[in-house]
Amino acid sequence: MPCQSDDELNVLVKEAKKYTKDGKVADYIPALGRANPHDLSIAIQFPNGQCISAGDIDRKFTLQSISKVISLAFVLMDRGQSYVFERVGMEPTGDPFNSIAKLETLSPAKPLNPMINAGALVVTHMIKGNGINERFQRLLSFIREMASDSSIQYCEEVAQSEYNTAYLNRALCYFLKHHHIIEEDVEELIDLYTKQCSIEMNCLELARIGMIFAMDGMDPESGKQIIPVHIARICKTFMVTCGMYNASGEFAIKIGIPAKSGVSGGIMGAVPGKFGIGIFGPALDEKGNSIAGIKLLELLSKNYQLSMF
Ligand SMILES: NC(=O)CC[C@H](N)C(=O)O
Repeated sequence: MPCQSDDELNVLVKEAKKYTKDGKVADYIPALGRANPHDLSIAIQFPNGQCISAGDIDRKFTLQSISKVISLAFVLMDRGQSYVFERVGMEPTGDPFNSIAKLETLSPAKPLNPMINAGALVVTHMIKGNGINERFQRLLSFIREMASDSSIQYCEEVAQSEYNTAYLNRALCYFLKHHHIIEEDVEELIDLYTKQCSIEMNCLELARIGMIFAMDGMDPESGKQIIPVHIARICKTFMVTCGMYNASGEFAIKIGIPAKSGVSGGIMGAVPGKFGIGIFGPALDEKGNSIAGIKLLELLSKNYQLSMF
């Protein structure tokens, strides 16, 4: 079913777009710096197949940290909770996503949660498979199934751009390797992680993935339980407590839905039992979240009482 342009969403996008001037496109990964800061798009995917949208919905963007929720679900299915949470914690940090500060808080080098880069690198390390390519293709197939689009790929330009500049993530990896939290070659893990973060799609496909999480891992179109219910719920809980990094508390108060942001300007929302949301707005606030995307969600939550609290 094609996604219908929605008049009410178009009004909200027009209002939220005013805030793009106050944000800045991420450029620490040089290839991300080429995005148009004034782009803003949204799609809402309902379990009955209906989809509504507004804005620049054809724009593709890389998942970046949004991929961390999906890789966590995948690895929990691959390895089980006890194995995963022996190696990464469950607590929010209140720190920026790339912080190294609290890596020694828990038994040395255990990252506090899987949404910060240190934790996400450990999760990606746990993806099963023989070699980088097989491990990446397994994760990509999982994402294609959730998005119901077998053409989804990764952006080689963004992946290479991040690989060439991932100095801090390499530092995190070497610290984690020293403490035997990760065991593989750091360059190979960075290769896999940058490909994972560079998987690209538009807001329509992202909204469908959000809808799968909103429906506790069930794909209503195929009737398949793509993610076990208890794992989908773990992922939504991390989205609430850590999904927006050191803005997660304010986001829970003002908007109140499970959501995960990425530095390319994507936000995935999962309104429990109702629908998924995909947003793209590359102008970021000082915490690395889409400034207009958050404003759009604030308007939606207020107008339609979306808060789960
Ligand atoms: N917050 C983000 O989206 C960060 C993801 C990015 N690939 C990084 O590791 O820095």
